[in-house]
Amino acid sequence: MVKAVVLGAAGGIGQPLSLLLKCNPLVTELGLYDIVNTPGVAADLAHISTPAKVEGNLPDNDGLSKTLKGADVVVIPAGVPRKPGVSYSRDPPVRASANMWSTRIDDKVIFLNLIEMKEADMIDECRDDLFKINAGIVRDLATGIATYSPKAFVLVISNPVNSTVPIVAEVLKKHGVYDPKRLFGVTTLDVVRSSTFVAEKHGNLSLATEVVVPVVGGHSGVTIVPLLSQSSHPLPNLSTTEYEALVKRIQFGGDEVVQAKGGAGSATLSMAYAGAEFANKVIKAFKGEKGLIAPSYVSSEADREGAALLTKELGKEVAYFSSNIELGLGGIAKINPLGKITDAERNLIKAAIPELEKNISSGVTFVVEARL
Ligand SMILES: NC(=O)C1=CN([C@@H]2O[C@H](COP(=O)(O)OP(=O)(O)OC[C@H]3O[C@@H](n4cnc5c(N)ncnc54)[C@H](O)[C@@H]3O)[C@@H](O)[C@H]2O)C=CC1
Ligand SMILES: O=C([O-])CC(=O)C(=O)O
Repeated sequence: MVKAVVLGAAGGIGQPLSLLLKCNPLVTELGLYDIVNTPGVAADLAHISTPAKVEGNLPDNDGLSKTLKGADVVVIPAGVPRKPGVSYSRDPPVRASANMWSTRIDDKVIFLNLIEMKEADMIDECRDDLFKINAGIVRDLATGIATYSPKAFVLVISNPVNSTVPIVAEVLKKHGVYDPKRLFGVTTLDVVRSSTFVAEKHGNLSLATEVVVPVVGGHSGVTIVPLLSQSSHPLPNLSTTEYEALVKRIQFGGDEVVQAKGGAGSATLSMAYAGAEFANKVIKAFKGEKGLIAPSYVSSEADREGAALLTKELGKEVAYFSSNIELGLGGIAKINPLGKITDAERNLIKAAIPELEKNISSGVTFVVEARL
């Protein structure tokens, strides 16, 4: 019996992710929570002829506690995605439109207004601009998890992942229920993109399901470090320019989607695929399957011994870092070291670390200053 929960289940990621979890034969119960539309999404999914029993709740009538009760895995794609120039105000809108979102922070409904901006502004927007809104959403949902499902495995998708994972950790710590082995930042989309782009470079997209490239660091821009030298399908004939272009495409793959969607949001379908793949691995591991390894952004506290080796490689301790994680019955069984990397990769990691440290500190400070 496995109960999977999606918080933010009515959103662009939430709906296809819920669909994929409903289709996962290991999932027997699916709890969906959002501030809008969850009963409809749940009713729709419930007609699919797979074993999972589906329930959808809204914030009223203790919806969050009902959804989280008995959860084994909680996936969080709740939050605002990158769009051209998002601003937010506490004034109710005169008229709701396609360009209007609402959210709930500190139990108040907040309306997010999309203001028109030039494409250049849109591309300049980085995930950290989502910080203030998403930090509040994730903090409140983490408080719910701490209260109603403190033993669940928590998979954080909401951006900026580099900061939202420390936020969840700090909230769980404040409630005395933090187990670093159970908290994961989902960086699988970077891995999925790497497999696809490397297969494309080989001129054979059917290789995409086989290509494995570890992606380490974090999940935004330069903190995303693909270790192409460790690819299962190496590309030895790439020129330096081609190599740099490929790294950049993986690091900024999110921009490609934001730009192509032209204001309608960021990656949702590929993210749902990636989130479902990672959730499936976590579920399989706690059901007893061995040998499951995947990159994920986790705390160094999850495996002190593994993290010590990683620290040696990085040249300093970084509190949260994505590297190949061995999954087990209790979540994170082992943090694997990076292994042999090239000088170019070492330089990418050097550039990633200061940015990561800044992002981690923003997350921790957000909770500590709030004095929950
Ligand atoms: N980790 C990753 O690789 C990726 C992360 N993302 C991030 O995922 C998040 C969601 O993206 P989309 O699904 O495209 O956004 P969306 O706007 O389509 O959906 C977000 C959902 O969250 C819900 N929500 C807002 N406040 C909530 C609250 N307090 N409790 C529960 N639900 C709440 C909204 O009602 C909405 O249904 C964004 O932060 C985005 O940046 C997106 C792509 C990749
Ligand atoms: O770029 C964004 O804002 C969404 C995201 O995290 C990604 O696509 O990797």
